[in-house]
Amino acid sequence: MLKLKNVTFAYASEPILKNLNFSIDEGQIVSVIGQSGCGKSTLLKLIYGLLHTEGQIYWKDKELLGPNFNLVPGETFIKYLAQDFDLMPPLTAAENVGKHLSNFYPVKKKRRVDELLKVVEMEDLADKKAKFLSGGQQQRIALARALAKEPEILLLDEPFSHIDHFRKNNLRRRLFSYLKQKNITCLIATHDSTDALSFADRTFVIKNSVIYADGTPQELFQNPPNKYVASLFGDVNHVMLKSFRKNEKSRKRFVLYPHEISVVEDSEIKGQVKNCFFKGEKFLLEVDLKGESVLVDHSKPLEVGSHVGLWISEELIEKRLK
Ligand SMILES: Nc1ncnc2c1ncn2[C@@H]1O[C@H](COP(=O)(O)OP(=O)(O)OP(=O)(O)O)[C@@H](O)[C@H]1O
Repeated sequence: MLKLKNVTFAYASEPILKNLNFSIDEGQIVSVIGQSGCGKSTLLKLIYGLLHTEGQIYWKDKELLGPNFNLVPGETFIKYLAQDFDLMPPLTAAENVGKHLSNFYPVKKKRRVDELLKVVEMEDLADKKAKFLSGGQQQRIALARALAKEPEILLLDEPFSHIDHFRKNNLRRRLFSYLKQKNITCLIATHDSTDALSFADRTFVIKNSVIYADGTPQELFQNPPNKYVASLFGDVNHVMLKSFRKNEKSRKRFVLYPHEISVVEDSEIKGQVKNCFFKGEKFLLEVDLKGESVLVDHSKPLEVGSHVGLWISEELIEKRLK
């Protein structure tokens, strides 16, 4: 188990992270999300041992002591993949992956490097020098290198940020199933809602220097405690209750995702289409509802200026108001 006790950290006078206390089970994949600058990378650096904290960090029974106690920061059983990849430019992709592996058993080493190149789909570029690889290819090699010595804990900072959409999905599936298969504990700092939703067992939301929300991705997505959490997963509305309820006097607002609002023929809730955006498998409508803009998913395009009826379930309203 990875355990943090009273972990606080400040670069200057104001703490970036304040009094963090949490445990992560072995083999769990945890996504760390939050607005840019909230402290996601700082958290990973603290766990890796690049930054010093007065609090305690334990892996199993061992306390991880950080840079004030270790001449070379970083524990051997933890790998940290930073946002810069730190590859050796004159070495090939395969040489970079195997850089920290022993040369004592060359056949075994080659087998391991080949296995990792396959995980990141870089077999074809094994012999290309790192300096000639694209940003996304370098990122995949850095990922493979981080896995080479099979860490117990893997800390990933935006690991797919340079990788194109098509490859990213495939790579994510391979990587996360590899981590599960090897029971590697992983924390992944990400801006990408797919990482947070589809592949994590658990999600931490950081806000105001603390773990502001902690739950399974499903819990946080389906019952977002507020607009901040919901907005980390994509487009979201923060609508007035009275826009959706007849005779409602209160000025309460609640969170509503665009897919939770239906366009219907017969409704007392009427709005006017201000914009219609093509989103591939659907259209996103921007609807003016009593002077407020509301985003609504719809299967078909609608003309700008047309009037639409909207509907959401009363059950959902009740759930969100809780
Ligand atoms: N070396 C540093 N010295 C001083 N301040 C720093 C340093 N590194 C980061 N910060 C500040 O600490 C805060 C948290 O930074 P951090 O990189 O952890 O955020 P983040 O959530 O990972 O951001 P992003 O999503 O943009 O990568 C930011 O306000 C940043 O400006």
